[in-house]
Amino acid sequence: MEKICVAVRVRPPVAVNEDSINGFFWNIRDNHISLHKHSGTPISGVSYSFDHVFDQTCPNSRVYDLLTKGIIHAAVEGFNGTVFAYGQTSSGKTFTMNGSENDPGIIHRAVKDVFDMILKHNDREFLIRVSYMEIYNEEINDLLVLHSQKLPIHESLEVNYTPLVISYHWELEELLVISYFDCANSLVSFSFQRGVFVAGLREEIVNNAEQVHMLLEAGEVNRHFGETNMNVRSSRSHTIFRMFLDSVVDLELLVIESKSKEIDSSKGYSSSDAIRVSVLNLVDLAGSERIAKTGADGVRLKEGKHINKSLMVLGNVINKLSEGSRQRGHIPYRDSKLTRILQSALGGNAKTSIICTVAPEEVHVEETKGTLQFANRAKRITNCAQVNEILTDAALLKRQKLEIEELRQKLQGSRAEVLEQEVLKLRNDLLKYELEREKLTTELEEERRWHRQRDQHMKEQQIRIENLSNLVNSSASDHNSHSLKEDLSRQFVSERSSSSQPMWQEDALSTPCFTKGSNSFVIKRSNYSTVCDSYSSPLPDAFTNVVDEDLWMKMNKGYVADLDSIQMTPAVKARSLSTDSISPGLSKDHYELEIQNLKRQLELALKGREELEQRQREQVFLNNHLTEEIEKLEGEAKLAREIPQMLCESVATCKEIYNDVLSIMQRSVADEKSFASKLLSSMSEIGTNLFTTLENQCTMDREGLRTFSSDDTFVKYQCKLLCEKLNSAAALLASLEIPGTTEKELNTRRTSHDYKGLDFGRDPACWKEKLSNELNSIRDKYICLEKDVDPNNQILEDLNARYLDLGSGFNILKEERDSLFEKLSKSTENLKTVSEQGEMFLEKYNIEVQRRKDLEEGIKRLNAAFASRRRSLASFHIDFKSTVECLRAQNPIAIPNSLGC
Ligand SMILES: Nc1ncnc2c1ncn2[C@@H]1O[C@H](COP(=O)(O)OP(=O)(O)OP(=O)(O)O)[C@@H](O)[C@H]1O
Repeated sequence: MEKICVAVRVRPPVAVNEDSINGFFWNIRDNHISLHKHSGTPISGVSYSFDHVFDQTCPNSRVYDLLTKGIIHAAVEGFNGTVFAYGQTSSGKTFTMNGSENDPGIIHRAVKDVFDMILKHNDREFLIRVSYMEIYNEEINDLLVLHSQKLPIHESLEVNYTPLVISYHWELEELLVISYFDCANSLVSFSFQRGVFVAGLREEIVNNAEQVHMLLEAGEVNRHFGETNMNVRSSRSHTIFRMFLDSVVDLELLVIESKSKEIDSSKGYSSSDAIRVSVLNLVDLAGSERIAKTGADGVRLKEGKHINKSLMVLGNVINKLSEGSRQRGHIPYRDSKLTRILQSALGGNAKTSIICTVAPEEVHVEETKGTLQFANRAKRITNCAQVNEILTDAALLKRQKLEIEELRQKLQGSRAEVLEQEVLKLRNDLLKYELEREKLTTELEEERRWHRQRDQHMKEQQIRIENLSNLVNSSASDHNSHSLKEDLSRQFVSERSSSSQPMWQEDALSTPCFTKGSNSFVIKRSNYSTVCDSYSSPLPDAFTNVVDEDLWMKMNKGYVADLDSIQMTPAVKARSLSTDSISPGLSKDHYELEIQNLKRQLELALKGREELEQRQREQVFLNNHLTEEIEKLEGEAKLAREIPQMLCESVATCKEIYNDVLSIMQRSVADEKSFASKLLSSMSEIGTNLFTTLENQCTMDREGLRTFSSDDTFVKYQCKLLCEKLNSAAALLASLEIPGTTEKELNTRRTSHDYKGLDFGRDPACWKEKLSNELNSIRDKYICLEKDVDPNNQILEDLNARYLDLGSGFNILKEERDSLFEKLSKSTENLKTVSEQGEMFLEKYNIEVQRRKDLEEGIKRLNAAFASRRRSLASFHIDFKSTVECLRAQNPIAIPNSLGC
């Protein structure tokens, strides 16, 4: 199995419009390529490494040497090979495959090398055929035939090979089987055909590179090229050039058949018996293109669609193959002709190189990224290339006969030392088997001891887990025990942290697989020699001394494929142990019990968590309820806070009315020095003082600087005084004419907003009464307000107190909720730890059970092998004895009786 070789080639940039540059460039370092900003900062996630990354200065010769030469060499040796160029349009695929006059491309160099190399193979003669095809609009055209169209793909499971090659004599440079050409249409019927092939594709037999170049030139004429915005000579088809002895499929195919010229004495069959067949595909894919960039329409658009579709199928195949054999599933090779033809090159029997060409210009960054991702996936694909050798039945028979002869010679050799050595070797092997068996028995003992230790440790762990579970339960059921739980948790955590290891990794509990080599009882075989002195294991360093590798492998079939991965326990005193006694039954029960316990713990922990969650839900509900109440109270408190403001407004209104009344009264008094005038001015003064005081009080209340419970006797006194004075003034006024009051003024007053509801007529008695009523209503209003102040004040204070109570209650609940949350998250964490431990134990348990089974299986196999070896040894002894007897009878002098048989 070998990985596909993937390289990226960056072509030289073409002149770009400076405006289009906004800050990216591709940086190439060794075999890495990454995208950078112009400042030099790398763009994260856009960095790749491949087998090779070629920059713009790299010539085709270097690309060929590093990516193709090896494949050509292998093709001559009998391996299939494929090289293809992939990339967006105008990125340099055709330049890489075909090259230019000064710098020939891969195809030309490959053709030259094939002929150079086969000339060096003096012991073989070669027949080389070439074909050249293209896949245009998902149809296969033969480029070596003028009007060839739509060749079909066939598939054959049979190998049908006629000895055509024998008829072709390389040295004479002539084709002896003329019928080869006579049957051009049914060529495939007598050449090697297996798998997928293009039926009716012309294959030209060629003798030298020049002939191939001429054919290539002829093929180029037939190839589809077209002009697009991106490339003046854009390939509109995928081309496959092949060199081969096979009548199969693709575009650039080179088939090399070789056969031995002389009988291979070591193999025992002649050149005509075995034929190597290899196929070399050199592929120039059409480039993926964005219609917006190429400006394709009409025919070009149709071509572009076919190209993109088949490249998409190729991408899908690469994706699937890169997923690895397990997840891979169906590979959609059949979705396009290209992938069908290249099937063996993609994950099959071929050595493959992919050259991904990219354009360095910033406008192509997205396409380049796509190509690099394709390349990145392709490098994960593995192929399985084998020499394609066809053997005739006669050759097979000869080879088998030769082998039988060799064996017979070995057995019937006349030299007694050989036999003696063989016997000694067998005895030695027997001894080593015995040792090996004892060692395995010792390992088993050790294993059992280790299991006992682990059982003990698991018990301890179980107790710890129970503690943990109790903690989880108690946290759910008893809030007040929180601190106790924390103490225990701390204790638990400190126990764990003091061991500075996860619980499942503690020494006594660890399985050998998890423990580091240095501290472990178990080490890898490859490391064993470095420590075997201290453990004095009976296991020898090299298994070849114990038993031949084949047998060892057979014994271990299905057990441990990789000898290096076998893990061994150190030896203790060797003691035989019957296989019957190897039973994991006891500890299995124990483990099951333990798992049951763990499951129970888990259930309890889950239950605890549910309870905690239920409590949390209740708390949340309570919280919401409280929040609603608080909101209501806040509304009420807001209303209460508005009362002082309302009072202020009432006082202001009263003051205005009062001032108006006074001014009317003053105007009605003609003599400023009269008693009435004096009375009015003193009333005015007192009233102003009173209202000012009231206003101040209200303002202070509104600002929250005074509570309504403070002493307001003075206000009340002033209010009373004012009322009395107003009454007397009103009485006085009632007896007087009001001069200067016109009818108009009276009407104005009547309609005035401030005197709404008052009827000021010309009748002084009525006027007095109305004034008095007004005053009384003002007074009543004030008294009412005064009365309201105290209860409002009380309500406000109550509300404040309630508000504060609720606030503190809310805080307590909040704290409680937080602590519940904390507990919940802790218990969830604990639960997680418990379940992780459970899973870990289960996993370890399964590994151990498997390991035990494997060990038992191994011992059984070893016993069986040992028994069979013993039987064969016994029979060999008998044979050997009879042979020696026979020999002695034939030649009693030459063979002394010293073998002790
Ligand atoms: N490494 C290179 N050195 C010099 N010139 C190059 C290189 N690669 C490509 N070019 C030039 O860039 C142009 C486009 O290259 P080419 O035709 O090989 O691209 P392409 O990928 O085959 O395009 P399409 O898919 O459209 O056929 C050509 O003029 C070619 O000569």
